[in-house]
Amino acid sequence: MQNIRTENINIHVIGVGGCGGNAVSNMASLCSHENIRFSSVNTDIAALHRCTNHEVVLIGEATTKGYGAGADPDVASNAAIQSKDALVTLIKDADLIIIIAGLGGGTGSGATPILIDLAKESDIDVMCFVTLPFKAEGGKRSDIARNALETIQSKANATLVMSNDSLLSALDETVGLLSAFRHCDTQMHRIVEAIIVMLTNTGYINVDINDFSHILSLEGDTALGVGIAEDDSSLSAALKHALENPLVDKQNIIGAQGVIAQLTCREEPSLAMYEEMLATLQSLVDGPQTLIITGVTLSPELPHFGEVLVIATGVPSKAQNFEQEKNVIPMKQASVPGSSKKDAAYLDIPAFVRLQGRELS
Ligand SMILES: Nc1nc2c(ncn2[C@@H]2O[C@H](COP(=O)(O)OP(=O)(O)OP(=O)(O)O)[C@@H](O)[C@H]2O)c(=O)[nH]1
Repeated sequence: MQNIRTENINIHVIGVGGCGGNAVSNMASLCSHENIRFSSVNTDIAALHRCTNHEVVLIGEATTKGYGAGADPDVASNAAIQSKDALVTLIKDADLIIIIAGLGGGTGSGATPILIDLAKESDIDVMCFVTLPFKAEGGKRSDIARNALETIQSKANATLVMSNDSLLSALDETVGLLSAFRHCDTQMHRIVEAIIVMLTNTGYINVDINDFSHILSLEGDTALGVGIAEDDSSLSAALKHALENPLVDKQNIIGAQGVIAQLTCREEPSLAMYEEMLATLQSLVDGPQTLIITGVTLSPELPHFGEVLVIATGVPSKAQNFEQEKNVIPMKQASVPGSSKKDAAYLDIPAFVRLQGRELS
């Protein structure tokens, strides 16, 4: 494994298709960290014109003429292959690629697997954050999404699946569609941001890119999320809440081969509560052989006591349940970041700004 110094890590967040481009535009508007690069890849030139705060790559222009993939993943897949050189150039300096895509249409579903292949050929780790379409969008889109998800999960190092239908359960019925999408984008952003902060700041107990890369190399399903602790005594609850995002299928980490638990705290946690959190993690994993890597970073500006980022990999595969018999937790019960007004206001400040230079080393 390569040794990379923290300040030299290049993290590249790439939106693929319309949903990916929207999400990346939102993320780029909040991010001021110099090591993070944002891009969007699309077959649709009009959608790329809306991505005004990051770089864009139009793929398959010779065949699609910039008019999109017409909800056909094969067209998008061919477009990505046609534009292989541009994509290879786009990703060549990255140490970690985070792909954001909405599944069910053409470009996100068809071009994402090709982009992952190109990254793997260059030995770059890839995490994917994908959304599943609303049931109301129809069976055809659901089938496209199911096929794409299967392929993406088999290729990427880690995949987080968010369901647009869960937005209906998690949010007020009267919320507008764009606000709901924005909420989903925000949830993805929280996790992406926590990962970036973990990898680019030197913590008191540090998780570095090599630890992260090792955890990502483990075969199997992935579970990940961020939970908030209001005080020292709720670190264990925050760890559990990290795996209870209302937009994600219930995440089980029993038998995971590797877990990263990154704790960012306003002040020093008590040893007893820290140990209790680790014991909770052990009980959730239920596997004595699991490799557990923990990180602790102090950030005096946090409005709440702490945030816990959990990334579990090598989780024994479960069949993806497309009927979404989900254990949906109403938003107000789950302490996920941004679920209270105080959190939301605070979290509007990017973590990079909140945390920069605040850690003990
Ligand atoms: N959460 C969220 N989902 C979105 C957003 N935009 C679209 N979607 C979902 O993502 C799916 C795919 O839509 P797009 O990303 O626009 O499609 P595409 O991959 O660009 O495909 P083509 O337009 O056919 O090339 C849709 O069926 C929606 O369910 C968004 O901004 N946020």
